This record gives sequence, structure tokens and C-alpha cells, in this order.
Amino acid sequence: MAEHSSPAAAGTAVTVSALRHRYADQLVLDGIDFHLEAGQVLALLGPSGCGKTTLLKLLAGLLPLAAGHGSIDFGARRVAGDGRFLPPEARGLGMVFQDYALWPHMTVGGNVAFALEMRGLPRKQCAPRVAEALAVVGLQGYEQRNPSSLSGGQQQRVALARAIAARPQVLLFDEPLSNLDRDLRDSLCHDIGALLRAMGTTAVYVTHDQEEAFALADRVAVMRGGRIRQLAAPAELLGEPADSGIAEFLQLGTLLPGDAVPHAWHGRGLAPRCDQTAQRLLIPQSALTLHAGGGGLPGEVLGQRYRNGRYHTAVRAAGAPAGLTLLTDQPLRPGQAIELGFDWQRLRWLPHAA
Ligand SMILES: Nc1ncnc2c1ncn2[C@@H]1O[C@H](COP(=O)(O)OP(=O)(O)OP(=O)(O)O)[C@@H](O)[C@H]1O
Repeated sequence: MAEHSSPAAAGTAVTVSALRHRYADQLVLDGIDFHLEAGQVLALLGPSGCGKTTLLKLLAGLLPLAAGHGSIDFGARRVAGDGRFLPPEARGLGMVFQDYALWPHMTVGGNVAFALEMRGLPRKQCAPRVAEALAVVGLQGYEQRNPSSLSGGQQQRVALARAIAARPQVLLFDEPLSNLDRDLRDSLCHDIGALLRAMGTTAVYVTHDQEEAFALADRVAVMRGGRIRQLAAPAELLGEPADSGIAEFLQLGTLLPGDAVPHAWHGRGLAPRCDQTAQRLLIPQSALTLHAGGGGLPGEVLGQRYRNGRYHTAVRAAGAPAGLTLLTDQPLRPGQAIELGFDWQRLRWLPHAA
């Protein structure tokens, strides 16, 4: 994407308080609270059905907020709650959806201009704004093209141009890359991240792809069962997951039940279990290495799988249940005896997921 100066206005803070939502008698959001500073990017990450899209729709004004079900503020403006409800077009939003949602009967330029015309911008002023937004997403000169003549990645760039052309204060993304193949996803994800940082627009980005969330967002809210279970910067989530459910969802490593942890490990440097609520031991993949030179824990190779330039190696450590994963550059054969190095400082006792 082009290294352009921002066509968008700087973002506004977003505050969500005690938000709840019901579909008929099913409570799908239950007590959502967060505050995003202006210009921050929040990823909503969680398994299918946890309520990500519902939360995004409430932020967008695409769903009504029932009385007594919390509030949403954009800066000092209450956009929903306490009897107030601003429709989407009055919230200063841009939205990008999974299915691009471009008008097929309009040109690329027409699609981008549409958002501006809807806001009452005189036609004459639209053309330079359209050109500017298309340039930012790397589609300079595409105004006259038909959306159907573009690739999926290019169509999503048009949708992005349309979202930023109106200079929104808040950008909302609902799984915008999930229809694209992996390589295109990676490059567009990188471009969207760079664009958001350059624009300073506040953004909320729904995804179930952890890599996408961690690449783009300043903060990540991990959701489960209609609640935010942890909201933190990516590094904090990786290093200090709040419970075993989060560690499991983020696939941070092996989780051993407390009573399966070999007794001998305590003597080796494992911090003792600090309280009764700490029930499972997380052994992050990053804590486990192939040890050379004696003094490591004896282990055995169970199998290997090559992925992303490394061998994901299933190993069994002596006295412990199977299921540890070691990342290594070395090919190893099943049954091979090895020694394992543990970085005991990285092991964590975690409470069970609530
Ligand atoms: N219009 C609707 N009417 C009734 N129930 C709904 C409606 N939309 C969503 N739901 C239900 O609400 C819950 C949350 O759905 P939501 O789409 O917000 O989850 P999600 O985390 O975005 O899931 P996904 O990743 O699969 O899109 C699910 O149980 C879903 O079946």
C-alpha cells in the first residue's frame, strides 16, 4: 500500500460500559466493559459464537441497545444507552466486512464516492477524496474499473478505501480477510496495520485468527461465552495468560493438570503451586529446548511435523504424560532418546477457566 499521509481524521476514544445483549431469551453478551484510547486498535478474538460480531454491531449501531443494557460512548458523545441511540450514519464510522459489500453496478470510484455523497459532500469535492483514498490502499487510477474485474484482495482494498474516504473517527472491521488466501491475508493484514497506525483512527477488529489479531492490534480482547476473559497487549497475553482457557485458545503450549506434574520437577526449579486455585501448569513451547551436553531431562521423540520452517516435535519427558511440543530445526526420528532443556522461569501455574 502507498506510503501516503492520512486521508482520515484522527480517532476518538471508545468507552463501553456494562454492555449486554439478548437474542430472544439467549444472553449473548454479558457485562462487556472496555476503554480504548483515541487511535488504539482493539482486536476482538474468540471462538465462533462468543459474541464478537454482536458486539461490533452494537458499536456500529446496526443493532439496537435495549434499555438498561449498558452504554457506548465515542469520545464525549453517548452513541447508545440511557435512552439515546445514534444510527450508524451519525456515529462517524467506517466499516469493512468479510464479503466486501461493494455495489456491483457501480464503478470502483462510484463505490468509494457513494459513502461521501451519502454524507452530503458536493460531487466536485468527492473526486479528489476518492482518488486520495484509492491511492492510500494502492489502487491509484482504478476509479473506472468494475469491481467484478478485480481480485478478492483488490475488492477488499476498495472496501477499505470506501471506509476511510469519509474520514471516520472509528473504523470497524468484521473478519475482513477471511475470504482471502493465506499469502494475501498476510500482506493485506500488514498493510491495514500500517494504514491504521498512519491514520491514527481508533479501530475495532473482529477476527478468530490469532496471528491477525496479534499483528494488527495494540490490545486484544479474548472473548468466550459472551464475556471478555482478558484484555491486554499481545505480549502480555502471551506471557501472562489469565487462565488455562486463554492459554488453550491461544495454543500457548501444553497444559498439565496439577496432579500430572512429576514430583521430581519441583526439585528441578519449578516454582511451587502458589494457591489452591492454581490448577494447571502451562509449559509454553518457548520454554522447551533440545538440550545437549548432559544435565537435561531425559525424553523420547514421539513424532515430527514440518511447519513454517521448523519441526514441531511431539515428545515425552520422563515421568510426565505425553503431549509436550518442542520446536526445533533438527529432524528427529520417532523413538529417539533426547534430553530436554526446560526454562523453568517460563512455566506458569494457571487457574481453570471460569
Ligand atoms: N440474529 C440473531 N438471532 C438470534 N441469535 C443470533 C443472531 N445472531 C447471532 N446469534 C447468536 O448469538 C451468539 C453470538 O453470535 P455472534 O455472531 O456475535 O458470534 P461470533 O463470535 O461473531 O461468531 P462467528 O465467529 O462465528 O462469527 C451465537 O450463539 C449466535 O448463534
